[in-house]
Amino acid sequence: MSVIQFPKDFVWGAATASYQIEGAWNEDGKGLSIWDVFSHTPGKVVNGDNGDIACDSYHRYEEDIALMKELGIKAYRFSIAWPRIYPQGSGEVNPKGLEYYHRFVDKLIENGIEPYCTLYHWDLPQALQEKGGWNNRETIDAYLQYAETMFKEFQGKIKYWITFNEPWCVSMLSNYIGAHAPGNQDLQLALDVAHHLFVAHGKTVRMFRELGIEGQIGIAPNLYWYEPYSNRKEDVEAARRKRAWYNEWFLDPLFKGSYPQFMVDWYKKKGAEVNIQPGDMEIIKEPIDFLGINYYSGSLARYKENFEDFDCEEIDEGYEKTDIGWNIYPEGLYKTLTWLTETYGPVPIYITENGACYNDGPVDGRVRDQKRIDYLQKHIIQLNRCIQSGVNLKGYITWSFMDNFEWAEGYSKRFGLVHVDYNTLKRTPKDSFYWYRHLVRTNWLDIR
Ligand SMILES: N=NNCCOCCOc1ccc(-c2cn(C[C@@H]3NC[C@@H](O)[C@H]3O)nn2)cc1
Repeated sequence: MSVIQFPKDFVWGAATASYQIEGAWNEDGKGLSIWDVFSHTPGKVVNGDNGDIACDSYHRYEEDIALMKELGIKAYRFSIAWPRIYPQGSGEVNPKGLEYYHRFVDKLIENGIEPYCTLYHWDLPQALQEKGGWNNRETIDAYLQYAETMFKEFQGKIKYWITFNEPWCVSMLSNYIGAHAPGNQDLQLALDVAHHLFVAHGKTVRMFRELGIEGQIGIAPNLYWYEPYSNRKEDVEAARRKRAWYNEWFLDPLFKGSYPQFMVDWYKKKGAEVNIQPGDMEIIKEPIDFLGINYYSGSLARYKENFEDFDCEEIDEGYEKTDIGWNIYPEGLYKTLTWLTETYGPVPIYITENGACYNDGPVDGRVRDQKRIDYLQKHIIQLNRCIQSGVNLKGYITWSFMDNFEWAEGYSKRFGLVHVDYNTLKRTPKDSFYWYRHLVRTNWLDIR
């Protein structure tokens, strides 16, 4: 047996997001979000599930925070539902929305839990979508108004802010692949959305600095690692394109103020290009305080002519998979973070999402989710490798604190340390909850 010790100030946390847990979809003046509309559209979500009730955390947050206290986490990452604050996306503020999040944040702080707040975790006000959504540059101004309101309203309470969760999901998954809201399937549109998110991000960081807001601000891309199937040049290039689809495209603008040229050229061959206005790239590269990294998986990548978007196929035989079908690839986390540090410098990093889908349920009142414990342990071991290799790693926030609405998969996929019975809304800490509590309390990992 060996022990892995983490730095004494290492931050252990857990994460959720507004649309996935809150419910109360039309309560207290909240406006519609694109996920209310998408999930109410037949055929979009498994079993026709939606977030109308979800975990009912809007009403049960005190119970949830008591469980977080028992878990012993020092950080809780959550998101604000923009349509609770600005039901029409901009204009008049909804006081009941602000009141809810003040009660919620005050309860976190009362329990010694640091709030890590994501401003945008996919639930765009529908009223803005009806004016073009993120494809419309004017949405940037609405986002800035929303962000400024939140910065001023929660000054001194919330000290860690994330502008956007997973820009790849907001742009590519939601506007090119079409699996998430609003469900478009247009590469040019996806590139425009990604660019507008970046401009909104950069302007928000600049505003955060100009307002002199106390705290730190960052962004949380989702990154994947692809290894070439062989050392053949075509496989190496195919893996490079597949990684860049997720990684460089969403990191180069932040740190280099430019898009990766080889991918700009690749997209141009596909008939799509980025519409950059003068000054955009300078704004986008406004320095951030930290980078949130969401990492789940990766694969082997092999060249295949005219296959899908990148002449690249994933070869994932041999990888054990979770219940959502994603490869378990812990070394990919090490490769991703060391590559990121070598490429962009020692930017402070929090893992803002990492976790596994296993659908175990209670048997005799206990949820035996040993596979989730194994997944978490394998990935947390890699974090220690990263720290030993010079990665400026500040903390680990697991996805997710509790089972919740997993987007197009609905409630069929469970990522939580806490099991939620969606019929009774009963919360049951899983075996992984108690395993993670020991890790959080001792700050070390026993590897048996
Ligand atoms: N990639 N090629 N796909 C080809 C076809 O894909 C169809 C579906 O694709 C994807 C890709 C990625 C995801 C995903 C989900 N999470 C987990 C959430 N993270 C934020 C938090 O809210 C968690 O719930 N992270 N990523 C889902 C679906």
